[in-house]
Amino acid sequence: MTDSSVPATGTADRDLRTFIAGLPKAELHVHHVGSASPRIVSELAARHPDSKVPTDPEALADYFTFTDFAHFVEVYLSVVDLIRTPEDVRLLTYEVARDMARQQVRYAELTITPFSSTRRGIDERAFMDAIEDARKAAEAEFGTVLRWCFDIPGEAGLEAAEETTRLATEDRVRPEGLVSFGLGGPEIGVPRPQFKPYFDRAIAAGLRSVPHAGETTGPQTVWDALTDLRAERIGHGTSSARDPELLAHLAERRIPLEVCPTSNIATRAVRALEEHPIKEFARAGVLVTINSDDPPMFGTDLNNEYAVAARLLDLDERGLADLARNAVEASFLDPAGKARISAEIDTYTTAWLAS
Ligand SMILES: Nc1ncnc2c1ncn2[C@@H]1O[C@H](CCC(=O)c2cccc(C(=O)O)c2)[C@@H](O)[C@H]1O
Ligand SMILES: [Zn+2]
Repeated sequence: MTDSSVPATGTADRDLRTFIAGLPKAELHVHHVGSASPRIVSELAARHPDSKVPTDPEALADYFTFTDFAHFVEVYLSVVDLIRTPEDVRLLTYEVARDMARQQVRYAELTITPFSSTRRGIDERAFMDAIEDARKAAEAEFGTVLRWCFDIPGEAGLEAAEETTRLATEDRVRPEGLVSFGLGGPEIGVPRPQFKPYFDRAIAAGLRSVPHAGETTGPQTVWDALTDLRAERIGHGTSSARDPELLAHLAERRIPLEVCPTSNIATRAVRALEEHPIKEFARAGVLVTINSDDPPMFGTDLNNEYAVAARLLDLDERGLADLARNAVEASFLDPAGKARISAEIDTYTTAWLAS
């Protein structure tokens, strides 16, 4: 990971980073393929040497420099192409959990795009077995609890929407760890309302609605996600800041935003960190959660995103612990699981402040 986005400002900054590194955390917005670290990419590329994805870390950093959102999706899909067998799926999932555990991530809702794998010929049952096997092994070995969000790659159209909905709702295939249903990819030219029937089916099957919206288009997309897709949380929601009525609505209904600051800079959704609307969200009383989106692709990790948030929101340890608690509250964990992680956050913070 590089820390280029947050300049080191001496002892206080280092102390805060040490505090963050040990803080128990939950992550709600992080993509499966987008979490493949250089170590994992190298291992997959070694299995499939015909791939155009570089394996050398320096070349990879260049490769992961994006001109705009469309370029990001193009590069993202070249990494998707490295995942060709159920064993690749298992390796990726298990190793991603290992990287999370190292950052004291206790719980993560990982966004998976099963359509990308099934349409490349991976058998659907083998795919589900691979992620479930990795989930159980990761929980037993690292203590990190994983849950799944299956997302529709919006740009791939209604065929992808149908396939994703089927995989998420059919009793025969749907995995035990699945809790939510999402919509990702570009927003321009991909209006949210067309996905209403698919979200209706997923919600009827007990899944929670968590579409991306307002990442690369305006606040109307967030309204559409709330109205048509019955969103319970919003992925990014960055452009909500342009609509005070929308901010008030999100705050009043306690609809959390999954904020991913460094991602928004990397995909050019926001020009500079200083211009990120996270401050407006907090000021309006919106429940803000901090997330990493596609961490290695954006040269970040969840700990760095907390450090960025601390700088932008001028937070101390107590403020950071509040952010960590927000994520637990906004998660789809059961009440006992939420209470357990919140208590861990409290114990850790109290001990840190007393030391
Ligand atoms: N910041 C992000 N904002 C939005 N999405 C993000 C972000 N990061 C990662 N994603 C992921 O990118 C996928 C896009 C994949 C996609 O569009 C596509 C299109 C056509 C064909 C296929 C295929 O596989 O055949 C795939 C989304 O589903 C989502 O999971
Ligand atoms: Zn995302």
